[in-house]
Amino acid sequence: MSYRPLRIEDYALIGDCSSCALVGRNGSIDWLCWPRFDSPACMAALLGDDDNGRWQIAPADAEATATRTYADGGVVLETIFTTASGRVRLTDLMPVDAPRPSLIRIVEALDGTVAMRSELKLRFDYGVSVPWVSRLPGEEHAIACIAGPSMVVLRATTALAGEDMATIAEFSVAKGERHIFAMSWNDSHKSPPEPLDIPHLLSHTDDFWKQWSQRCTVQDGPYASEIRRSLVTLKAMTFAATGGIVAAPTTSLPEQLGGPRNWDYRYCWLRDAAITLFALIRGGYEEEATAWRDWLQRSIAGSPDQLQIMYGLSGERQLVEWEADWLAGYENSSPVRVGNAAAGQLQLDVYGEVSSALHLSRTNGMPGLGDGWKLQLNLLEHLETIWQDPDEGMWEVRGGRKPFTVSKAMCWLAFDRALKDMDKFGFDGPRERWSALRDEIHATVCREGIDPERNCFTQYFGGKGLDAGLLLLPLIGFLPASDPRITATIAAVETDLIEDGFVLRYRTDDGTDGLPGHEGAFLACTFWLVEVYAMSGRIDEARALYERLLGYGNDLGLFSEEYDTAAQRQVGNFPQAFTHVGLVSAGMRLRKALEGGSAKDMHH
Ligand SMILES: OC[C@H]1O[C@H](O[C@H]2O[C@H](CO)[C@@H](O)[C@H](O)[C@H]2O)[C@H](O)[C@@H](O)[C@@H]1O
Repeated sequence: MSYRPLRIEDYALIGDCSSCALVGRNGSIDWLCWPRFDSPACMAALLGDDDNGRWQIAPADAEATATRTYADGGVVLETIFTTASGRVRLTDLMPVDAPRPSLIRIVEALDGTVAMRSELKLRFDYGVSVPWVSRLPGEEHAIACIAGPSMVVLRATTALAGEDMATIAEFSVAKGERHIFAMSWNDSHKSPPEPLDIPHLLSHTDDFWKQWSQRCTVQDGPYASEIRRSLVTLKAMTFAATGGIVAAPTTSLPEQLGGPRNWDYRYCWLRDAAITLFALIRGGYEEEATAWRDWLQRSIAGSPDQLQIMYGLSGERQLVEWEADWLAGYENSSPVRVGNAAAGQLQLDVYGEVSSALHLSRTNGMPGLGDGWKLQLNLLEHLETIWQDPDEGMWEVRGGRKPFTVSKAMCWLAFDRALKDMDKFGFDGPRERWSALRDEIHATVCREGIDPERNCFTQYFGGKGLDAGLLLLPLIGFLPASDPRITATIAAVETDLIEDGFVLRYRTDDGTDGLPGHEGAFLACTFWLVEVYAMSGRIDEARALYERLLGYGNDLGLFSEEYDTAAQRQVGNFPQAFTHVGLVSAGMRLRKALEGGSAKDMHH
């Protein structure tokens, strides 16, 4: 029977801050892109079957059961398999600071003797190119797999054999014994990488994650371990070389099982990354926040009318969307997309998020902003000329531009934070003009973006529908949570957008997003509701909702983008930064409220 990928929540993330892999609870790596997050996958069974590449190490006994944990504070995964004959620990990691991108898998018996099987199928170019496999001369149990520009070398402490276009190892481990598999990537025109110094890489990787996690400002108290796990996950989605942060390390995990709402998230969205900056700063990670801020400045540098809403990991601008039609898609959810056409959209909210992120970095005294103000000045001068234009909005609709209310409120945010920085840091700029414009935008939103019957804000000017993005209005300080228009908006979101206790970002049935089918509930928006409750003094409701939401993470505390309440499954790309940032922000706000502090002074 052909291999079927697991439920999304049955995967774990391992990574080295350059790329990552998804490991199933069956010991199968079903997703791996090398050498970068956005490189073509060489294991893509996640979006197809085992002919699209995967690497499973597991007991030969099909009845084996598995439990798994991360080693303290990091993304080194330990899966314990229990079989009738004994217990085995599989440790999976991508070592940090290795000489080449690498993957290490260690099999150790804890009890008894267990028969194991390793089955490797590398399929380069997103699961399609079968490599040429040869033995490495002069080495025992070592192979090189080459396809086009890529080479992957595997070294093992046990025999490797070719069988049906796969590389197989069958071995037994008895208590106290272990076997090691080490795989590294290189350009195919170079020499095969040297064997890894495994003891050094193991202890270095362990120290790296331990130290990183110990730097977190949140060590004890309510939700500390969940918040730290989310921050570690965000760190694992950071491309260390440039400071860019991917929205998620996967492409095309569907927002509706079997549907076409499948997108490539292996890029850096200004929106997602800006909110990640808040989480990193609050978590005490100034170094990462500074690296991200510097990435931002380099990426958006240039002509202000060429600002994109997203870039590649190094600031690349061409993210052309295409379909990998040889992949059937996760549970037949097709198409599988690579690249993202949203890169060419107009989404006015990003001006607010960028301005707000720069404001936060300044007020936190982050070093080295250089030309930051000049750049911001240019961007906002451009925004003056376009803020009234319809746009695709923060949800990146593909059904045509509209005057989205959240987009306009975020334009208010852009000028508001810039004006605050002019006051605080003495920057030069058109203070009076921007001050008048800030008021004009505010008044326009409050006039055009309100449903006069319900007195609540609407999805777009003149519309009647709701948008969960409106929950951000009190969070950015556009109006206080106690304002009747905000309380009416919260009530309207509760009535119109809550389904089975989760928040939908909007209703998909009116054609606004231009896409067929439906989608799951949006987890980040549900975390925003927690924040809004906490801000409104509805602490018990905030707490109950937050704790319920935590229960929907997988056994390792990982969340995808959305939750399908009917199927009771995570859906969408995984793990998703947006959701994990929501978890961190809501958790921190709630902690503050529970400590008796004000939950109101944590404006984004
Ligand atoms: O649902 C349609 C859109 O979905 C993606 O965008 C979503 O993810 C982004 C990254 O996390 C997030 O910034 C955005 O707010 C979300 O709507 C997809 O990338 C788009 O191409 C697609 O149109």
